[in-house]
Amino acid sequence: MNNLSLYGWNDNLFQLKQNSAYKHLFHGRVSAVNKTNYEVIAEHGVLLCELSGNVLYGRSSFELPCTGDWIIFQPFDDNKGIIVDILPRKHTLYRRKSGTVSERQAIASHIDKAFIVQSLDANFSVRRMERFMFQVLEENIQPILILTKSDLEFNRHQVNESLKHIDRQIPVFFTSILSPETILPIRKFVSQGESIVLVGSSGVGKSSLINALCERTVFLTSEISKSSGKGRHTSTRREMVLMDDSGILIDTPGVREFGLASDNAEALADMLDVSAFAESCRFKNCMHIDEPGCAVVEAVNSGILEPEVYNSYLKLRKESWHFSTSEYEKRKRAKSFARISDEAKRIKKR
Ligand SMILES: Nc1nc2c(ncn2[C@@H]2O[C@H](COP(=O)(O)OP(=O)(O)OP(=O)(O)O)[C@@H](O)[C@H]2O)c(=O)[nH]1
Ligand SMILES: [Zn+2]
Repeated sequence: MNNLSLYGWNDNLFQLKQNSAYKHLFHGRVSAVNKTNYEVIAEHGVLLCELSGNVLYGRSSFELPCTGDWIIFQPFDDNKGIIVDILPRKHTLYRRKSGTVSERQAIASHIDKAFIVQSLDANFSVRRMERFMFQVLEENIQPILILTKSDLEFNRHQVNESLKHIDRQIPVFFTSILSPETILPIRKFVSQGESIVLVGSSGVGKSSLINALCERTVFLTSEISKSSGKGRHTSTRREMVLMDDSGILIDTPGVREFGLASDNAEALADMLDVSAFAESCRFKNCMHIDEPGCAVVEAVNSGILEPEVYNSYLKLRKESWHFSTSEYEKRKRAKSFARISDEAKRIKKR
């Protein structure tokens, strides 16, 4: 028997379930997405589920279940089920689907906190962190920066300096799997029933961190999985584990690149601490790019705003603009399709 409240089940979700036509059936949480089925944690065990045609019908791929989703299923056989409904999502981490300009992909849903994991070797990149952070904040998920491998040589002063424009908005932890005392504060930072997603490049130590947080080996680290010859296989699975007396950890091993899937200029300016300059800019609708007299550009020129931070703002701004513009184009196209089909119906009636 699983106590689903440990997996985040709560009154809110119960209320959401009451709105479903399938409220009399069982519910569970998607713990892994495989190619042809979904692993679901339910009260009476772990099931492998498929989607009913009803759920599939009319949904875009980003609306299909992702890890962390709460679903309703009809059980059959011993450990199998059919997913008949998905409870409305909250706090979902999306990214741009790789190889597309404006398609979204859901990574994990019903998430409270995101551990943005980077290692203190060559992997450390404030710019990449900002990209993750922006996407996470967009869904009101709390970002937490975890800098791993602190046993290796690194310049702590330099690291802190490069984070100073965002360190009020994101807690930063330095960890090493060789020093348990660096792991403990993170575990204390999470409360029971909270869902945490881990994001970061391959090899930064996400699996090692999860093992350390759980004080047991729940995930194979890449060394082990490589020697078993199944490295590729393990890296495409997403998985969910419980920390004792604490929250739920969700790994995202397959997520190598992370394109923005949102657009919010104000939130971006806030995050990067350029909003004070943006507000004092006298131009309405200023893009703060090359408009003469722009307060943001002036702040860069006079050395108050760091060029790297400003560049990051420009880069992310441009990327999210690209994302939303083509979203809009697509909506426009969808509308004209609807119009054409309405017209076709009218013609048929005559
Ligand atoms: N020195 C040091 N090495 C570490 C630390 N944490 C992890 N490593 C090593 O870094 C390598 C990668 O660790 P993993 O935990 O597999 O990294 P991952 O982020 O899960 O990688 P993927 O599964 O590919 O996404 C392994 O060789 C670990 O032993 C640390 O704190 N210090
Ligand atoms: Zn401006």
